[in-house]
Amino acid sequence: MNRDLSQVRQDFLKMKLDEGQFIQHPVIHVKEWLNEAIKNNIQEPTAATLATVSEQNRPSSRVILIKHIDELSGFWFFTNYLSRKGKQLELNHFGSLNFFWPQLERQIRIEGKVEKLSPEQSDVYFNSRPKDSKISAIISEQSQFIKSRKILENKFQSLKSSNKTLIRPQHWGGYSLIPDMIEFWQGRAGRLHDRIVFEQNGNNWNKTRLAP
Ligand SMILES: Cc1cc2nc3c(=O)[nH]c(=O)nc-3n(C[C@H](O)[C@H](O)[C@H](O)COP(=O)(O)O)c2cc1C
Ligand code: PXP
Repeated sequence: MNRDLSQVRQDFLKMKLDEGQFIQHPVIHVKEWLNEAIKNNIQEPTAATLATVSEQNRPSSRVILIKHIDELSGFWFFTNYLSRKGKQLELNHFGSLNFFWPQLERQIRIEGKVEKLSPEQSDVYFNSRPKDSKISAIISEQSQFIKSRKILENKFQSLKSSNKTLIRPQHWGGYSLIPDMIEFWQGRAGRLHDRIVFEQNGNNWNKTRLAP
């Protein structure tokens, strides 16, 4: 069936944003919105789309899970440093994150510089992961071509049955995106949405409203 996508749409009616409700550091408001997403049982509430840029200035994006947020050290995620995103971040340290929680009709856009976490911070998170996830991180050369799924499964089973200690590979670890721009978006009726944006200005954050 060839569906007419041009008429697929939903109106956003649930909530609104006032400048006055954003009185704290914008990262604190991100944490509040994320907590509301968790309380509302939204699937994968910590998932965000991470965009990076290649050497040829081509953007690419993929979903990652945010594992820690604070005002000083930003938004943490974990991945393979030799992956496509890892290679892009090596050359261009800027990235963006996008959370979309459809059930709350909310989006948050975040931009900033991405830095590697320390090996100690990466160890702490790696060691907290379930055994199978550790094995996958060790055996998967993320973003490389593989001949078949069977090869991956054989590597997985072989390490699993070896009972070797599962140590974090040096090429697997955390990054932190340190924000300099955070936009809170709330869907409104008839596409007349609310957008409140924070931009960093030295030690302060300027708050403004953007047209939808
Ligand atoms: C819900 C969800 C969460 C994901 N979380 C992560 C993550 O935290 N880290 C990661 O490396 N890949 C994660 N992935 C896989 C990535 O989207 C992506 O396929 C992978 O990182 C390779 O991307 P790259 O080739 O651009 O480096 C996740 C995918 C989904 C759909
Ligand atoms: N690495 C990969 C390849 C993933 O797919 C995910 C989540 O889907 C993660 C890391 C991060 O999540 P977790 O550390 O909770 O497994």
